[in-house]
Amino acid sequence: MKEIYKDDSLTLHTDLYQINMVECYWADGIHDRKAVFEIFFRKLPFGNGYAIFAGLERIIEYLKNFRFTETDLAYLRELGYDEEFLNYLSSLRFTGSMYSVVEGEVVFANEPIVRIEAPLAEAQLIETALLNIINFQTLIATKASRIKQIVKEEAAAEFGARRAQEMDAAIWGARAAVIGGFESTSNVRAGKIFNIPVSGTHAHAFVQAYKNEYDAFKAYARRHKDCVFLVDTYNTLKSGVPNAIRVAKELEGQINFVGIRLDSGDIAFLSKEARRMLDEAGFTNTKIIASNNLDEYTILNLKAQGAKVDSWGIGTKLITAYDQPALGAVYKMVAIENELGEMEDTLKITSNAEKVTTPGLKRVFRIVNKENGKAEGDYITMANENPQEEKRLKMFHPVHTFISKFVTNFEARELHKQIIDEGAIVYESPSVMEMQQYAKESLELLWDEYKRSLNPEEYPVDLSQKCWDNKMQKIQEIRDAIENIE
Ligand SMILES: Nc1ncnc2c1ncn2[C@@H]1O[C@H](COP(=O)(O)OP(=O)(O)OP(=O)(O)O)[C@@H](O)[C@H]1O
Ligand SMILES: O=P(O)(O)OC[C@H]1O[C@H](OP(=O)(O)OP(=O)(O)O)[C@H](O)[C@@H]1O
Ligand SMILES: O=C(O)c1cccnc1
Repeated sequence: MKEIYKDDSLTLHTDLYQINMVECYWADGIHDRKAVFEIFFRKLPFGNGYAIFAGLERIIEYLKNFRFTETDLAYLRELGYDEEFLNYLSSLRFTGSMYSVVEGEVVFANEPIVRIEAPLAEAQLIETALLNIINFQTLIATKASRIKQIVKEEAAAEFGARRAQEMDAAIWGARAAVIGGFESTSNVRAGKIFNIPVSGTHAHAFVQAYKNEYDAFKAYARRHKDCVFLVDTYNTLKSGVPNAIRVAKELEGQINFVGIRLDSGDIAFLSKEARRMLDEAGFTNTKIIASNNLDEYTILNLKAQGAKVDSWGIGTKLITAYDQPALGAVYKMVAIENELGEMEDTLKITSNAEKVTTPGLKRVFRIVNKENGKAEGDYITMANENPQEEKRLKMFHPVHTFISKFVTNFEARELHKQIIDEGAIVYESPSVMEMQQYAKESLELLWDEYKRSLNPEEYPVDLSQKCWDNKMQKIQEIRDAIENIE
């Protein structure tokens, strides 16, 4: 590895093709044309009924610091880009505008979650970093929320630092887990950076270091008032739990016997037996914490077996999004300024109807039924529409248009906030714990049918009539143009 440069920046955290495209835009003098891009994903991850958006705070930092540094430019020079182009890049800053849903927001497939309006070159260069950030953080926040739906009020701690795809993923994944509802992380640096709660017990190595559990637990208790003892190093029921009880009894009044942790074996059986032993010894408030390759499926199964677990430590399967390692959010151009200075809507056609992008500058509203306080669906409009003005809102499926309903007594809540206004940041991120609270409240708007982990109902994400007509018209225009060529 070369040295880490003093002026290292994230601006080269992009794909080479972005720079190559920008070189052409610049050479052809179209680099400053206004372009509009949207970020959305096509399929919800994990078979879940919703996703929890995360990543905005890091995106704001990235765009705030967007500039090619001396060593960035020197490297591009090495790659063969010419001086004039490098000179142009050297003065580039992010001067565009950004609209986004906020972190912790409940989001769905096929709705714009972020919109960038910026000079074409800038909008192009930032794609990779934006998707990289959102794809990972939203995925982990969603997985965490999914696990939290199963553990409910029981505490969930994020234990994944050692298994994450490297350090960045551990740090930002810990933050995303907390946004998704986890009470704490074991990752101390994440605690420091994001001001989120940290928690921890001790490892098997600790017991091995003192050779026996009794001495290990005593040693731990000498330095810590709140004690959770790991009881499965040798034999959970014959040695671990009895030793924990013995130490707790000897130190009664001096320590808080907060819990024991089970990390192997049959967690259902062991937790029931351990619960009985703790209760018989009078430690009815001592909690049982479980860990070992857990995820929402195993936890649900353990609960069905009557496991007596009070809180859960979850690492690998959360932090690596084990069962679906990528979200697949994309960044698509929806409008571009033409040579006359007018904005033109654009789209990308494919043979798959669901994959055709929706052109134009759009707004997204959550339609909330005022009678029951529940969301009827999300409603995507053109920028100049306001669904709140309608008395009777027609919501129809964007592909199977015969599926439709009318909504009357509703509130149309706009989901996008302006984050950046022509380069100036106009939004202040709340704390991570506030994001967690926001996610909880956003989820309360959803009927339980959308939140169940298995085969959830499909939440409606609909287009307004104008939006739909505009899309059909653009598709027709492109078809006509192609036919004219032939
Ligand atoms: N009662 C149970 N029902 C279903 N799955 C369980 C139950 N108890 C534990 N598990 C899960 O089964 C998996 C295997 O656990 P087990 O302790 O047998 O293997 P292990 O991980 O190889 O153990 P060790 O950590 O000692 O090497 C883990 O993911 C664990 O969470
Ligand atoms: O199982 P996960 O969901 O990934 O959670 C993290 C795991 O990390 C630790 O195990 P490890 O074997 O690494 O260390 P230990 O010796 O402390 O048990 C801990 O005991 C958990 O089992
Ligand atoms: O604190 C713990 O018990 C812990 C932390 C990280 C990984 N496994 C366990």
